[in-house]
Amino acid sequence: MTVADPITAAAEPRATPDPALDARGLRFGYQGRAVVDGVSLAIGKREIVCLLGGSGSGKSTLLRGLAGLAAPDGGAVHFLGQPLLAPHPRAALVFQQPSLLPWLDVSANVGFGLDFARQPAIDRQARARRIHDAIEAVGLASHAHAYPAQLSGGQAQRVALARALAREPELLFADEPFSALDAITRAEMQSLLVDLVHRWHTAALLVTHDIDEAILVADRILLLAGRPGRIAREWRVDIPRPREEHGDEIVRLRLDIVAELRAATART
Ligand SMILES: Nc1ncnc2c1ncn2[C@@H]1O[C@H](COP(=O)(O)OP(=O)(O)OP(=O)(O)O)[C@@H](O)[C@H]1O
Repeated sequence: MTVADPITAAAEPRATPDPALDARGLRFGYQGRAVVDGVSLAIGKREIVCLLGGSGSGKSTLLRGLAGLAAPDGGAVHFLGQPLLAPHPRAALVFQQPSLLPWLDVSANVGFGLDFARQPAIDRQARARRIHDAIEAVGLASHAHAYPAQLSGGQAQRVALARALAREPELLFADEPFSALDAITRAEMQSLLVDLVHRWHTAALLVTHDIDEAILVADRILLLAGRPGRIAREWRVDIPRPREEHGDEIVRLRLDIVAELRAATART
């Protein structure tokens, strides 16, 4: 019997049928200088994609563009089959800083995510249920009435995740959401993120410069490299979870990514 390799690499992106997000030929930059150029990628429904790259490779610029926060200088983004011209109500964002409103308690901060522009109207009962479920899922039921100043960094980031989930997003964008946390909290949050994405049946695009984080979390890793940045390589990661138990495969993938990062850096 032949066993499928849990890691497959490709230089060219493969087709993603019925994607949540589909981007073609994207160019983004500042003051006429392209930061990323010729970027095409798709994110499948319920797929976790990690966008990995060195500092300054354009990860945040690309994520902001894919989320509709900036218009591309070239190319186009389609979200759920429609052209994306502004942030979509079925997408949610989490950043490195949780950005909670200090005068609102946890419950109200999570509910605040339902008041964003163009969010579909929901009745009071559905709203209360969504807030309750999201807070419970991130393990903060006993802190629902605490204020941000009373929370640890990890707890505050859990609230930011709950705020995103309460919107029942089709796609969760996360830009280095755990990089300000200590190693133990960070590991907990990585597992929590995978668990929540699976329970909420959402897709996720996680930006990170941390190779190990990408390997532990992603169904697929995209490497952004070059000047201007482009998708230099992708890896499909079918290592069973919890992945910490599959050390050999993790080490092999890590070595492959490091080699590709070095090669990409040498080319620029
Ligand atoms: N508002 C801006 N105006 C001008 N240049 C910018 C702006 N934001 C980012 N840049 C530049 O664009 C390039 C890519 O930045 P970006 O933040 O997208 O990279 P990154 O891969 O997310 O980096 P990091 O991992 O360090 O956060 C950098 O050279 C940066 O200096």
